[in-house]
Amino acid sequence: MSAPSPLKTNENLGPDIGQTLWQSCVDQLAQEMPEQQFNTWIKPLAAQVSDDLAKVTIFVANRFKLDWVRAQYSSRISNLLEKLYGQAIVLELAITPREPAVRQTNIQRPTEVMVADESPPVGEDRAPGPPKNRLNALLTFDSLVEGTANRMARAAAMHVATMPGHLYNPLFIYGGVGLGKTHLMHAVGNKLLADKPGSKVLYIHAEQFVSDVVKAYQRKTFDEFKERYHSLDLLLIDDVQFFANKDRTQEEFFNAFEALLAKKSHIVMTSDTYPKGLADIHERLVSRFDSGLTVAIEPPELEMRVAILINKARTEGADMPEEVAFFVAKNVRSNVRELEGALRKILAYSRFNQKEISIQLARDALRDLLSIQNRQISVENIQKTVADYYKIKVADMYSKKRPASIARPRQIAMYLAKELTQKSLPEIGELFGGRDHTTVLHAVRKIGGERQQLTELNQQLHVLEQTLKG
Ligand SMILES: Nc1ncnc2c1ncn2[C@@H]1O[C@H](COP(=O)(O)OP(=O)(O)OP(=O)(O)O)[C@@H](O)[C@H]1O
Repeated sequence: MSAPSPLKTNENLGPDIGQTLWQSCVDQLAQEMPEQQFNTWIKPLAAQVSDDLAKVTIFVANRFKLDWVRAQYSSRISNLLEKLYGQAIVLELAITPREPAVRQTNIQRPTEVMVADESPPVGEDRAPGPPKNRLNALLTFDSLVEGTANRMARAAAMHVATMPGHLYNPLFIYGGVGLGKTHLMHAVGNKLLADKPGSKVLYIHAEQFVSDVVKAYQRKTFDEFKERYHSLDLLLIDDVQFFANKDRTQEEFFNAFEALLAKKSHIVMTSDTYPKGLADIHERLVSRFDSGLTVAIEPPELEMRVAILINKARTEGADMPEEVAFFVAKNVRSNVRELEGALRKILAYSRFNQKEISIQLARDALRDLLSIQNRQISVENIQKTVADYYKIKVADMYSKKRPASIARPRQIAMYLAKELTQKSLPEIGELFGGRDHTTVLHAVRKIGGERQQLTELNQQLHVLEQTLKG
């Protein structure tokens, strides 16, 4: 058996080739996955690679995480590693040993050692002191730029932070990735704590809530679980779409929800879609989600993007001229996270080359990004490509005609618009002749479902996607 190279975390990359390739795999996943998912599940992983690169063992903190990583990510990781290593590999998952493996050599590690998970559930610290509220102190109302895209959501959130337990309970905030939903939630928590320091506040990602339910179930500690959640003044729960298909979690969340509302505690939730658009969540929960105030955060408009860039640059101690901010904002349109990424590149480029920030410098720093941006897919392009492919008129995309020969390509185009652009369901409906967002949602679900079953449809969609991506 070949000797394993030492165990390292992702943040501590060693010089050996196995670890370098593992790091490439992690970097690739960082590009492909939503940041929060990546940070929760992939970033903490450590890997051990045999010298012949034939076997990779990934270490995961506990049993629950191991099951989750195996179910959700192992085949993706193993495919990626095979591509990178250029050969078949055996991927194993194991629970991180208690003794730091870095100090061991030639460890003969039994895979998936059954070690009871001893990580404390949320809010339950090992060290004495106040329980963690998991708030990021930097995400405040002050650091959140206001614009048309988030005005309603911000006003509602401010109201909740000022007078929790009154209006807008629950507050349900939805929108696409990287638009500031999480930021707004933290802002509510931070403001409440600043105004009333004794308040019991908890920010939690929905996946962590799922994990807490599983722990309570395994350890038979539901009383503690209830005590912890039901006693909060403010519960901030992020990405509730992750509750899909998790019946026990949904039941526990329903109980927590009822208990908190009964004692006038406030609940703020975020999701990637509005309550009725959530898939595989019990109806009674969906109707409760919608029973307070539901607000959308839209992609930021140009002026807001400019203001965000200038503000963020200032926070980093740099001065970004307005004309440069306009140039970047015009070219990076999808979400604030991408805007932040672009800014980081520009600042690094400027420091590295010791040059002032100018349009030319921004153009150079963002060369790759701008060339991708130029190939961005628009709904109009999708409509035209799909109409050509199925030999119907582009005008039929907006018409009210219902024969299947027209309605089906139209549904396919709606599906692709949702998959390949950042547009919301209502925006897509509008671009398809002012149709209701429920019509778009129906098309998205129908085509998405049929794609899994019908090889021919899947093939056609594949061709269309390739054509559109260029
Ligand atoms: N209006 C804004 N002003 C300043 N910064 C913003 C604004 N909107 C978003 N951001 C910043 O953009 C980044 C992404 O925002 P955030 O994580 O809140 O997005 P999100 O909507 O929760 O996305 P996801 O669904 O992917 O988690 C964060 O660093 C956040 O601080």
